[in-house]
Amino acid sequence: MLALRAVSKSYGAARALVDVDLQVHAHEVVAVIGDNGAGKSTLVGALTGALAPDTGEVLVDGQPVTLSDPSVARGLGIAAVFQDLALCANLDVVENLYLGHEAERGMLLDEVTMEKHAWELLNQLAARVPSVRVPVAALSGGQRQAVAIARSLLGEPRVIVLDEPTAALGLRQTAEFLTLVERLRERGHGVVLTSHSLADVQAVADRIVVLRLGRVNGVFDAARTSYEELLAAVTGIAR
Ligand SMILES: Nc1ncnc2c1ncn2[C@@H]1O[C@H](COP(=O)(O)OP(=O)(O)OP(=O)(O)O)[C@@H](O)[C@H]1O
Repeated sequence: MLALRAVSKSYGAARALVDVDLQVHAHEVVAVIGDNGAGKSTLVGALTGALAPDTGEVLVDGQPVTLSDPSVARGLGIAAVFQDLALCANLDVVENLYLGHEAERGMLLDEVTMEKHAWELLNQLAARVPSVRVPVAALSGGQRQAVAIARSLLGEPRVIVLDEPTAALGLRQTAEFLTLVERLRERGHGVVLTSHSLADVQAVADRIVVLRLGRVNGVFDAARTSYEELLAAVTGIAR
C-alpha cells in the first residue's frame, strides 16, 4: 500500500536515512524502532510529506509519488499523528475533531451529526471518553491520543503513521492505546508507528523494522523475535 524504496536523507554531514526500504500493507502494523538519532522522525517525515528524501522513492500502491507537503500525503490516504497531537486544549472533543475539516470537505455539519459521528469514531477505536463535550484539557493522555487518532480517521486514510505514540503515556493508557492500534488494523488500515519501547511494539506490531544510524538494521517478525534480539539490533551490540 505504502512503501519507501532506497530512501536517503542527509542534513549536511549527518546521514539521517541511508538506503531505507519500508513497506506497509492493509491490516498490518509495522513498528519502526531505534535509539535516539536513529532516523525515526526523518522516516516519518518522508512517509507523511513533511520532508523530501534526497534520493529514493515513496510508492503508493506501487506507483512513485511526490509527497510535496502533508496535504498531498493526506490526499493520497496517508494520515499522521504526531507526539504533540496538535489538539486545542480549550476546545471540546467534537470541536477538535472537526477543526478545519468542515471547510476541507466543503460542508457544514450540524452539531448533533458531528456529536454522533464523534461517538461512532471513538467507539470504533474502543476509546473510553466521558463526554465528547468536555474540553480536551480535561482528558487523560490516552484519551487525548484517541481523539487525535479519531480526527485522523475523518479523512478516511488507508495508512496511519503514529510518531512516538506511547512516549507520554502511563501503563494503563499504553495498554488502551495498544487496543486502539489493534482496532485500526481490524478496520483494514495499515499502521506505521515509531517507538523507543521494545515491549510496546512487540505487543502490537506484525513486523518490526529496526533503524540504527539511519540504516535498516533488521526487519523482524514480531511474534518470533525476542526482546534480546531486538535490543541487539537497536544497539548494534551482539549479546
Ligand atoms: N533538521 C535537522 N538538521 C540537522 N540534523 C538533523 C535534523 N533532523 C535530524 N537530524 C539528524 O539526523 C539524525 C536522525 O535524526 P531523527 O530525528 O530522524 O532521529 P530519531 O530516531 O527520530 O531520534 P529521536 O528518537 O531522538 O527523536 C540525527 O543524527 C539527527 O541529529
